Amino acid sequence: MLRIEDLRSGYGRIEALHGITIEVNAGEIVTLVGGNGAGKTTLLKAVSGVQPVSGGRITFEGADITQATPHKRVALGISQSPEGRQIFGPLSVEDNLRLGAYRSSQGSAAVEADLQKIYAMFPILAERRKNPAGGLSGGQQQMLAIGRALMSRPRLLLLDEPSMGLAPILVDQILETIASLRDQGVTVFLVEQNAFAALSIADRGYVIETGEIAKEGTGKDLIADPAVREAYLGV
Ligand SMILES: Nc1ncnc2c1ncn2[C@@H]1O[C@H](COP(=O)(O)OP(=O)(O)OP(=O)(O)O)[C@@H](O)[C@H]1O
Repeated sequence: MLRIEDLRSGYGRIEALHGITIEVNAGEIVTLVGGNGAGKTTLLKAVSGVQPVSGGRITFEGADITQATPHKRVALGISQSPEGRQIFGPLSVEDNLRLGAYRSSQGSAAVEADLQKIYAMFPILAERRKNPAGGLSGGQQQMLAIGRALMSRPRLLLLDEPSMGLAPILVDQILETIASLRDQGVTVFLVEQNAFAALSIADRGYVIETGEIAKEGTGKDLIADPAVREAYLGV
């Protein structure tokens, strides 16, 4: 579904990704783990089109999207829930969700139906739908960020650190939600510092170290790998 080949990207003259090659197949959860500053966010942003690339290629369902605008990628079926959630605090919960469908070519009845699906998935968002999103707890804001991304009906969902800053019980809930999205047919490319939990729900995973892919394998294999365990799983 998504193929990233020899991708290079950076900031000014500093290269952050030194030739990344990754594949995400339809129906998979693929997890990318790595330390601080390894290049995870840069890679996800390159896939959603908000980070320029200096070399290599990104294809989505066979189409070359390396130079496509972010809104074109959304229209093709890619959506990102960004690091730090980036919700619009003064806007209501519902308006944040509606913004996810801002580029949608669906009619308003379809947007309403999608809203109801998100509310069924995250009932607390329905309860708070008229409230300013900035008043939600961290976990609720994360649900909102995922819900907003789902409002564009993505076939590929990019999630950057969805468990960041959440209590362990909420981390489990968010990861369960991600697994259920996969079961509903959404393909997921997941970036996480919370490596054990994220690899546990992954079909496959990659380890990124200073802008290069150091390892790849099934989620199970990576969890069992002694070097991965020592560096990322704290065991
Ligand atoms: N806006 C920026 N300007 C300059 N350098 C940047 C910028 N954003 C990231 N970098 C650098 O690019 C490299 C990769 O950063 P990136 O944020 O992609 O890593 P990451 O793996 O997502 O890290 P973290 O887990 O801390 O979010 C790092 O060396 C970082 O310092």
